[in-house]
Amino acid sequence: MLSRTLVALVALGPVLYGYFRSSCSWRVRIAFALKGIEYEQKSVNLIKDGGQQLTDQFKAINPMQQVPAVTIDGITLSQSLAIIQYIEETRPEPRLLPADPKQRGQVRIICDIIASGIQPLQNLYVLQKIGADKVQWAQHFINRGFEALEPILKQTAGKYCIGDEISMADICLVPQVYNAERFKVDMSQFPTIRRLNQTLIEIDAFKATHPSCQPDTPDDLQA
Ligand SMILES: N[C@@H](CCC(=O)N[C@@H](CS)C(=O)NCC(=O)O)C(=O)O
Repeated sequence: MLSRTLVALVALGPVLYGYFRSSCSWRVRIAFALKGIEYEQKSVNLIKDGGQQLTDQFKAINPMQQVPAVTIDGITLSQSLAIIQYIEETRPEPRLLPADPKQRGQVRIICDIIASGIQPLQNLYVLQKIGADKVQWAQHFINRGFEALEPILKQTAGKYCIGDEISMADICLVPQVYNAERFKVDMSQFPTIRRLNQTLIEIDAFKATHPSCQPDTPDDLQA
């Protein structure tokens, strides 16, 4: 019986619990798109009704009360990088981590700076605690992170963040630049980041998954 339920769940295909504007959800959308994986989107509106991520129903899916979460192959995953690495390990083509261990290391540095050193500091629940100074706060920490990323990327970048192959680093970079632009960070200080973002944003997998054109994007924010 259990195995029949599992087979049914696997047959359903992946479901992404996300929010159009969430940069971490966008990372997962890009990974699915790059790998050509079909999935269903279920919106968890972070603002409406005091935040749908805070409901008991969603807490059962992700106890951290954050998006994204993904049900896939009969399991539920949270944490965008864990989700992307699971997809990478189970659906390896096209690869999102370079074959060369040194380049893999570089990819992970970029991902970690963004996912641990920048994004958590401008998360909604952090900004709600900061209150009136939230824009300056977010600008400060994005600038601080980008000041570290710029010289690293200057060394590692080719066409994309690490050489000429799209990787998880690119998947993390573009949504973070989107957030920076929302908080009006002066991107002219970061020419390498800006150049990479401009190149990547023209690629279909990044374009089609942009926050401005998701099923839950409000009409006034649609591209
Ligand atoms: N480390 C997590 C972070 C997830 C995260 O911060 N999600 C944000 C949206 S990008 C969220 O759900 N925030 C809800 C809140 O602040 O209440 C990941 O990579 O998935």
